[in-house]
Amino acid sequence: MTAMRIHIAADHAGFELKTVLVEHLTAAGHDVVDHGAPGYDATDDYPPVCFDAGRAVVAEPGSLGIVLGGSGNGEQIAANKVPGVRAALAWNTDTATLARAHNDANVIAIGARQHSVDEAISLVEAFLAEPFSGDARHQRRIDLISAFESGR
Ligand SMILES: O=C(CO)[C@H](O)[C@H](O)COP(=O)(O)O
Repeated sequence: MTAMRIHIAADHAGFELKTVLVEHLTAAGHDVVDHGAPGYDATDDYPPVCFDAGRAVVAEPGSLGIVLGGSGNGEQIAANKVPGVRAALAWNTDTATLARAHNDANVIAIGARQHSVDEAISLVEAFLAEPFSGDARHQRRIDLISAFESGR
């Protein structure tokens, strides 16, 4: 396992899972930065913490991000508003792996209310373990997305 820099964020719905993942990933030797929420607050909002984690990933090329919520949908949407973020909602190990292999996703979104803790850990591990394939057709598509993002 290659130790990685990982930026993680969650709202109240993902808070418990975030706590477990921070502990699990740190124990596995990863360098984990927790962007909040700092504590459980049933009324908190996911966008700011997802923006923070996404910005941190873009600022540190090679790092990866994890955003957690109830469904993961809003967290993915919010993270994807940060230029340079490619956030993928993973809902099984195939979608987690393909997010890296085909999309070079740098952020994984997971719905904590959709999975057991063990399933969520498997999604994260599959995501972290998979490299981008580098295949020309995938790179071409990623480049088209980047060009659109930069208004080119
Ligand atoms: O998954 C999410 C966004 O996509 C949120 O975690 C979810 O909407 C929070 O719901 P509630 O405020 O009812 O606990």
